[in-house]
Amino acid sequence: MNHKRSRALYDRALSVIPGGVNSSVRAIRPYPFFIERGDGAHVIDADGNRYLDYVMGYGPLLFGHDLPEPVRAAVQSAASDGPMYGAPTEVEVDLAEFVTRHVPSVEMIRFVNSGTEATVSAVRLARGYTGRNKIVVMEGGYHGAQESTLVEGSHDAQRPSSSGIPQAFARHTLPVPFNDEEALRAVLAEHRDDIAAVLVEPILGNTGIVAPVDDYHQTVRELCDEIGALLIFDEVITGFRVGGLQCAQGKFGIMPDLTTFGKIIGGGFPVGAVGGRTEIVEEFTPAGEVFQSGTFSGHPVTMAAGLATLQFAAENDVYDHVNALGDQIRSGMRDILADRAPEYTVVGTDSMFKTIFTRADSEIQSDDCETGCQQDRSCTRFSDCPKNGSDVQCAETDRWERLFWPAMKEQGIFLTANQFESQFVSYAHTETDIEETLEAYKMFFE
Ligand SMILES: Cc1ncc(COP(=O)(O)O)c(C=O)c1O
Ligand SMILES: N[C@H](C=O)CCC(=O)O
Repeated sequence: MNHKRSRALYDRALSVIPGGVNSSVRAIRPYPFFIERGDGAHVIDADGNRYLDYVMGYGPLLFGHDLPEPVRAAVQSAASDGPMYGAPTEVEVDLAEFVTRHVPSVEMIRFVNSGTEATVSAVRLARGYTGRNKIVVMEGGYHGAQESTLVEGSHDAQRPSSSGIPQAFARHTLPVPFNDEEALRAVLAEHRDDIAAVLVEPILGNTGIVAPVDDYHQTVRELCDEIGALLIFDEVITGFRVGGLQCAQGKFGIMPDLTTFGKIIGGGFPVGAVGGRTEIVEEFTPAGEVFQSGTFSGHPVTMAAGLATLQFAAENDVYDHVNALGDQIRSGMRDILADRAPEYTVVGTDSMFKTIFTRADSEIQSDDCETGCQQDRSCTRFSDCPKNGSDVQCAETDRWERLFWPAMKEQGIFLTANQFESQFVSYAHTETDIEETLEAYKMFFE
């Protein structure tokens, strides 16, 4: 494939944009290809190369790159009315009503502009509401580029995971392993009077894809209640993807106190949101005392896109389609790996999928499945399911980035270049697209 133009654009970008990209994950080695436009399930780069896309904007693009007609019309109409006003509009209320009607735990919602802003606001709200300082997060979880959660290490040896964050901030963040009830129980007992919230992705979506073991979230819910801490579900990825319009909380039957949203809820435009019980969400200013604000929040074009997207998903076979293709790609990949690379693991659920390049000597290999995880039940090698971030981090990251990703790209398949980021099928993908992808996958492993 020729990448002359992308290469030249990257050289230009490097001198005016740090690292040549506006989000770190896009800095693909040796250089990213620059996208010119989307077309259904495909993207076309600046040199005219066409790729079948499973990155899907890192999650927001439920329909792929062509908006269904009602969504396109809603966006165009909102944009042509004037971009934004700094005053409320009806469509914000419409979208808030839609979300509160469908998502079990959400009675009230505040819209912001990114998933990061949503988790920042949710953490502040939890601290303000409870009058406590500490939050518990999951090792390998990700909640955006925010000070309170860019923390690594264990709960008693935590440190900021980025330069520029004071050690003092990390002191208030307690990471525990996902799916480990005992570890959580111990940390909650030790800090019980100062824990404002447990913040958890219902399915880890940024460190491979790790599903909760049976009843894990139920236990987390009960433990939070015991000490008066809030349970915050970060549904920035899973929201309106896993479990359809009820989100992952509907699928798992859990009522968190707060939920953060992003990605799909804005129909492909910049968005975030914090929803939950009225008595908590009403603590946001101006109704309450927890400051929250934003020039672009509830942006009319985003709100129109989000509402039309969710309405279209409610009225059409969108979730049936993407989930069926998710099953097709996961089971096809499992079949290919079974006799070619049985040490590798296919993970995911609904329309999310990923292959974890687990090492052959990984401790998580075992003959009998004991994880009880809620991974896609068609998994034939259940024993291999990763249970937490550490299980995934022992993957052959280098093999993914240096061999697998470029090989798939050369065959016209655009996957996430990072071993740990989720991949998605969209409403624009077809069974034929999946078959083509599986052929490319098979060629690599052969
Ligand atoms: C679970 C989760 N929370 C929060 C974020 C932050 O969202 P954003 O990138 O829109 O700030 C992301 C992804 O970026 C995410 O995957
Ligand atoms: N891990 C992020 C979201 O899921 C990737 C998107 C980004 O930060 O650019």
